[in-house]
Amino acid sequence: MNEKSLKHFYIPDDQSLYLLSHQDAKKIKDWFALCKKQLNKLGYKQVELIGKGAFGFAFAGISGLGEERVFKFSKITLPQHIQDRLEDEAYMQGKLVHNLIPEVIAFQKIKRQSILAMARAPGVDLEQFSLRHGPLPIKSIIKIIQMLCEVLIKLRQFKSDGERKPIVHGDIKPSNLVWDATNESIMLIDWGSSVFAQVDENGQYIGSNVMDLMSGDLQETNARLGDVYFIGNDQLNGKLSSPRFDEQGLASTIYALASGQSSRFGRKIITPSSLGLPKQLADCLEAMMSDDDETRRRGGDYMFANYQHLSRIVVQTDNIKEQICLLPTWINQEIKDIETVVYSSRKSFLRGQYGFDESNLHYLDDAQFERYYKNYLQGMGENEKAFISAVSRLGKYPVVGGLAIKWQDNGIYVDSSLKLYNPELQHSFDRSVDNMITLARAIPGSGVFKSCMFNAKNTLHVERKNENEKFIAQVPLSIPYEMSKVSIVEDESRMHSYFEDGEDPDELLKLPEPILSRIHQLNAIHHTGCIIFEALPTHLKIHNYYTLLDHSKQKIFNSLLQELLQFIDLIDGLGISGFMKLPYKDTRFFDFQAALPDRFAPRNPYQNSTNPT
Ligand SMILES: Nc1ncnc2c1ncn2[C@@H]1O[C@H](COP(=O)(O)OP(=O)(O)OP(=O)(O)O)[C@@H](O)[C@H]1O
Repeated sequence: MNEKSLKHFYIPDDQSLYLLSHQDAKKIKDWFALCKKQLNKLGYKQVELIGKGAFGFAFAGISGLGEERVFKFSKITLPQHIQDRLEDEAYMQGKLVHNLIPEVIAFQKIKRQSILAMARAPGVDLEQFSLRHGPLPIKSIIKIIQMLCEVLIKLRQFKSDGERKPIVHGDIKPSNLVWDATNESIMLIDWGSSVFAQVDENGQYIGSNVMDLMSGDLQETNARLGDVYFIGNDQLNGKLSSPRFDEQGLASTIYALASGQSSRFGRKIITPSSLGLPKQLADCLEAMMSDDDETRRRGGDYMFANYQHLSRIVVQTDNIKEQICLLPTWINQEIKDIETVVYSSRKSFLRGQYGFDESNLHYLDDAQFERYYKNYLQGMGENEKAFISAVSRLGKYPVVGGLAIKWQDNGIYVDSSLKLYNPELQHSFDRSVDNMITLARAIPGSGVFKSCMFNAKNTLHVERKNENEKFIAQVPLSIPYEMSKVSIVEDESRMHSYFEDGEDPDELLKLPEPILSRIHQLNAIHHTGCIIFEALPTHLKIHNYYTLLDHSKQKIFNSLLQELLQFIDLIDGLGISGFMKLPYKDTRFFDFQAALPDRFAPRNPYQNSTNPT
């Protein structure tokens, strides 16, 4: 890993608009306004932004006739050939007429801007739904499987000019399934990775004549990357495109939804067999996500042969267990609109011994790969990726706080402070915290991982023209802080320090002495919080969150916080430097555990009770 990539070590998965430079944020806001204006001009009402992905943004609006529409705009900052993909997407989606696929209304190019208009799928996407509700009940899981299998069969049977031409969606994942909870129905969206399959589910070249077979086209994959958190290894490793790719997407999606996770990586720790699913279904998912090619194929075949019978499984108890969260979580009774961003440090030990997988390189030109690369997942094993993905999921809730995990010989020691600003999300949030701990317990070795969750809306920004200039604030800056409900005088023995684990070897920015000395002085005052300085060539961001616990020290606390801002012009060099202080030490210990034990839904739910019939 070279120095350049280390400097960007902290890049969060999804740059919040609040973390962009003033100019970039303005550009995006102006562009949103322009899109809205254009859509209004075309007669669409109630235009709103509903989603953003790696390639662009999606707006919703209502036509003059009252039909709900979605408009996908490609990001004009992406290279032209990547933007052109929206046209391919419209072409593929337009070929499919099915009640579980939104109908394409039009594809338009206005100057460099491409727009795809389609019917709006009712409901919310399943990633959002999973964040609201946590692991889904078996009944919903079975519904989703059945509908997804139906769509995938339709794709396998697709014909053009009388010839079989199976289509691969290539990016099946929760956020690409819109769930209408009232009618318990899904729609499959985002056809940006779809292609005509090169081989069928049995590995036979598709309907090609001898000339096609001899041409180079069938030596090289036409597959697109899809989301690396969900696609199977064949797609990731550039095998010829096949309907089997979507079986992997199906299995990963179902697994993620049943476990309340945002990726497939944790499947060897939080196994499908541990989720309280009916055994038949759990076995099928285990097989579909197996490392062995033949087992995977058999699992997929079993799924397609049996999905219609799944609804016959009688489920009395559900898979969802109400349980106390493994870590203490604080719930703010009022909903507060905060935009959480997670910054993690000390990830190097998680990267451990795994080398960079060169086989991924043919996707270098892909926006999804960017995302993968920037998340620094490469070089990590599946379990470590699962853990990082679980920490990122915590940042999708309105939460502030911190997390320090130490792996030692006998198990893991966890200090945390997690405050959730929406009581309705508690169940889901608690299950995500549990998953994160379960995944951490399965990682061997010794090391430290730290993570800070802050509200990006409070980040302070200072800009400069170039790296040689000083950072000088153009407007008065101030670091905000909250006061705890009651004043708590500190207990020395439980005090957590900003300097607990020494300097972070992954952080490159050296802060000037006057700032460091203020942080040292703050450390002696009973409070919780974090401060992260992120120095970029033309932009300094100061991420922060603070809660003062010892109210008697308010005056000095406030002046230290504001004083340290006077020295930002002394900041020299680029990189990150962050400090986190938890309210106190309440270390939880968990021993190592390679995987969760098996847990299935009871086979015959009426076995031990009076038969209702
Ligand atoms: N037809 C639709 N009906 C309802 N919601 C939609 C529709 N199309 C897109 N969305 C919403 O917009 C979000 C982004 O759309 P989409 O996934 O197509 O974009 P993308 O840029 O390809 O995203 P990604 O990088 O996540 O694959 C979706 O997750 C969904 O919430």
